Amino acid sequence: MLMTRSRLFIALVVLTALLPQLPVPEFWITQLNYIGLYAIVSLGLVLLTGVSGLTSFGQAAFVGLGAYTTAYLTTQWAMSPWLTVFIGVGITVITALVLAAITLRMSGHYLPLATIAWALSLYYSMSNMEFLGKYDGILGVPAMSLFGFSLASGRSYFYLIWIVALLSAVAVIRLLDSRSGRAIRALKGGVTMAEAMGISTYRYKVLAFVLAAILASLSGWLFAHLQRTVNPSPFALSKGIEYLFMAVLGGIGNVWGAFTGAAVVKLLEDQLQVLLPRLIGGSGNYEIIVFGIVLVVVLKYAPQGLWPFIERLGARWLPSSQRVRDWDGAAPLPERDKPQPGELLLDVQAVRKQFGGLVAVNDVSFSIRAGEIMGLIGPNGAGKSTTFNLITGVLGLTRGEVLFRGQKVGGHSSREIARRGMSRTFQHVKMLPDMTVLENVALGGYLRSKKGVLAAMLRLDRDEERGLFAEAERQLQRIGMGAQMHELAGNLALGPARLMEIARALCTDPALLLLDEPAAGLRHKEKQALAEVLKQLKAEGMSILLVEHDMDFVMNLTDRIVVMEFGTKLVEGTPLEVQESPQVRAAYLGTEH
Ligand SMILES: Nc1ncnc2c1ncn2[C@@H]1O[C@H](COP(=O)(O)OP(=O)(O)OP(=O)(O)O)[C@@H](O)[C@H]1O
Repeated sequence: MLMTRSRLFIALVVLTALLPQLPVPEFWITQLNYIGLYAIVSLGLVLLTGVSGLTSFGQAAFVGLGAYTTAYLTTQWAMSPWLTVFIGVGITVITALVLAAITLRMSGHYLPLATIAWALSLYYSMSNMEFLGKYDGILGVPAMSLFGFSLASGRSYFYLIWIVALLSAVAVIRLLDSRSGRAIRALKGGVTMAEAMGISTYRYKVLAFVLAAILASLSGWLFAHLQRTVNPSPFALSKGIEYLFMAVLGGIGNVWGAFTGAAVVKLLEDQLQVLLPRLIGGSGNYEIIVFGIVLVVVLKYAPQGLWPFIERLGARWLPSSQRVRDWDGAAPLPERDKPQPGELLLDVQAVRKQFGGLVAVNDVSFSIRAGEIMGLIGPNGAGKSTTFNLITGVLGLTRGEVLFRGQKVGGHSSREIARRGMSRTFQHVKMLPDMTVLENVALGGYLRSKKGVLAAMLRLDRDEERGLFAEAERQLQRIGMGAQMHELAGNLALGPARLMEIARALCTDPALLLLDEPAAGLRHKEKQALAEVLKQLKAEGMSILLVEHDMDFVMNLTDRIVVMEFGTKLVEGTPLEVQESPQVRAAYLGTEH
């Protein structure tokens, strides 16, 4: 019989609790203590690098910040470590926020470089400051005690380390399985998609960065009171790289990968430190060379790290992670005021977009009324996608204005536009392939829910989550994909993936649905299925703007069509009028055939 995941976790907790009581040699208790400390830091990297896609070489510096804060305050000011932990975390949060403000808006390699710079500068500050004892560090850090019970021995301290490590793991697992967690996971799916769902990607990058820093700082706090002394070397840049190595080796995409990586590196390091000097002769940090080679091999042959192998081996005993369907009867998510049929919904007024000398969109105007399906068509390079991006806030207007439900939205961010009730799909499907179809669609409900990180970690968000999943399932049923909700989105063919995007957009409860070339690349059957879904949505009163290249596809679906060519509006009319227009024929035949 399969155990449930929570039973498995309880078994792990019981084992951890029993371990120091068993006649396990002191050496192994010490090893496990360090593994716990390292795992806490790597856990932060799983969140930051594995889940959010942001690389940091500077985690050891945050460990140092936590360690030095408690070492200094407990030795110089005789403060209790139970107080210094809050001060250490506070200083870490402020530092991380400042660093995040400087670097996280930048793209590309700035963050990793900034974390290297930060790691180096903190290391040299620690090494050169008189009051921190320079290279000798701070000696005589007191052992901890709790309610008069001393935690001076490795065996008793083991409990504290592993309580923090396992609680951190639980907190991160719960976070990842929540509204905020899905937003963090969406960072890797591309900023454009997340922002179009109303997610502030900057906010969640900062969040991941700060949470990873807090975990590192907590590890430093524990480390200082285990070692009873601190000096700069364990917080150097090389250690920051080692933490990253642990996370990558263990499996940077999974919480338990952090523990796997910490254990493998710690155990391997000890063995190699003894073995290699004997083999090679003479002393030296030869293990670093071996680690370098191992890392290259792992990145080449097992880029997901070791954890997926362990998971596969244990698949027979490990329970499936499929979400239990527990949302029947969940309270529905709030809905926006819907426009009345015929109400002027979108009014595009002479919008213009120039890229240098190229006028990609040349004073184009059209409007959409509630309940209508409008097609925007034109040959390749006509300016359809650019017009679409001007409406959805991805591009700024050079001139002109866009009004949505009577309010100016021109130049607003795509997040703000999503909030007002326009929801879109993408020409090239944007989704999170390792999340299920249901979770991907639930991302659309982001703006209709509000529970935050703490609520997720304490599981106070379950009612809202049930509401979100009920809504996601409803939207999937609506487009005929209910049966596929537990599939991994990455396994979908293009047709169903496009439909999933429509369900995600519907999950935002839009007043206007914008579809960017939904039929592109689809096979005939898939096109038919898509057309059926769109007809049904229209019958339900949904307003849709359909940007399409394929003229036949839009003919039977739309109420009106705007045809663009060379950035300008060529013709606007009913499908019949457009079909019979000699200008349109010339544009299509002239450019396509
Ligand atoms: N970011 C950009 N920088 C410079 N030129 C651009 C940019 N985006 C689009 N263009 C140009 O603007 C024109 C219109 O492009 P757009 O992608 O809007 O056309 P389209 O009608 O959507 O074509 P397709 O069917 O191929 O997607 C093209 O000439 C294109 O090369």
